[in-house]
Amino acid sequence: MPSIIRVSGLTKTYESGFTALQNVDLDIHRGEIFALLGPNGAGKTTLISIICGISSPSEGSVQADGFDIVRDYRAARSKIGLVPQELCSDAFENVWSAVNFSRGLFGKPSNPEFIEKLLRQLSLWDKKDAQMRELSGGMKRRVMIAKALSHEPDILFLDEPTAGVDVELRKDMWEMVRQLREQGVTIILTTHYIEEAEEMADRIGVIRKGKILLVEEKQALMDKLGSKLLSIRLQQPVSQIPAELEEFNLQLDAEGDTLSYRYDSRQESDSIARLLRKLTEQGLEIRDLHSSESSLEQIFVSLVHEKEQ
Ligand SMILES: Nc1ncnc2c1ncn2[C@@H]1O[C@H](COP(=O)(O)OP(=O)(O)OP(=O)(O)O)[C@@H](O)[C@H]1O
Repeated sequence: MPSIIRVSGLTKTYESGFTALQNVDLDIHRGEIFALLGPNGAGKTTLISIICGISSPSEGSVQADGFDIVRDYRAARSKIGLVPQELCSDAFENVWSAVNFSRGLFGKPSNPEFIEKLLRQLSLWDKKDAQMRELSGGMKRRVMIAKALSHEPDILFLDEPTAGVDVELRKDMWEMVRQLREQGVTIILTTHYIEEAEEMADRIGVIRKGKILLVEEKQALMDKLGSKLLSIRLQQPVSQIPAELEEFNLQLDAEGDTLSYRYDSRQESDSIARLLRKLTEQGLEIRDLHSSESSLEQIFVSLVHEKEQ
């Protein structure tokens, strides 16, 4: 598949001497939704800032739609829209001028029809005359997206687009991103929400400590990440796991009263029912059951652990 962004050997060392990116290679395919996942401080924003020309690379290069982001800065930048993590805007400016002004910054001639279409698509048309300070957080976020799209870029970066956004709005946001993709926009988003990556992304990249750990098709990665943990609290502690339960690969906690069973929630299976039956057969009475999904953080820890071994 042809690349729209090509990052080669990218290293960023801040003035403080801290190296936030180390020799990063990454290709983003034209027309895809790419999710960049990583714990806090992994280097996601640094990477996006360099690609968007806000911060300069120490080594390496980035091409955006064939334009080098340093040598052909203007051409490269005109291809890109960025929705930053922090919402920043003039509180007294109204929606229409904020979006129109952003378009002007890229030297694009004014195009009221296009801005109207954009605001309608983002359900902001009835707020076009409202000042930014009058909008809810979710609306402000949509204005940021409208600003980022105002110069008709082919590539859209969304840095934590749904952080602190309620479930309903998050779903709207996903729908909107899908529509943009259908219109041919390539989308790169960073997120901490596994559900978001799962719902949206075609491919996923995992970054940690400034290094790309892996880039995979979503399905392949989700198969790895999709484990759930069932904690079974027993009425009476046991000193060891009965051999009859070996197939379940259970863990027993230090107190001997909680068994943990890790299972793949994606695979249709009757393994939980079998496990519970076997526990009863072994005379182990259950006091409480609790099921939890592995958090992204846990998944990263295990991924990183795997990679470091
Ligand atoms: N201007 C700067 N000077 C020095 N160090 C910086 C600077 N900006 C970022 N860093 C450091 O670089 C590392 C990567 O930061 P970055 O903001 O890229 O991470 P992130 O993956 O976006 O994190 P988060 O998920 O918290 O937004 C962090 O350790 C951060 O402290």
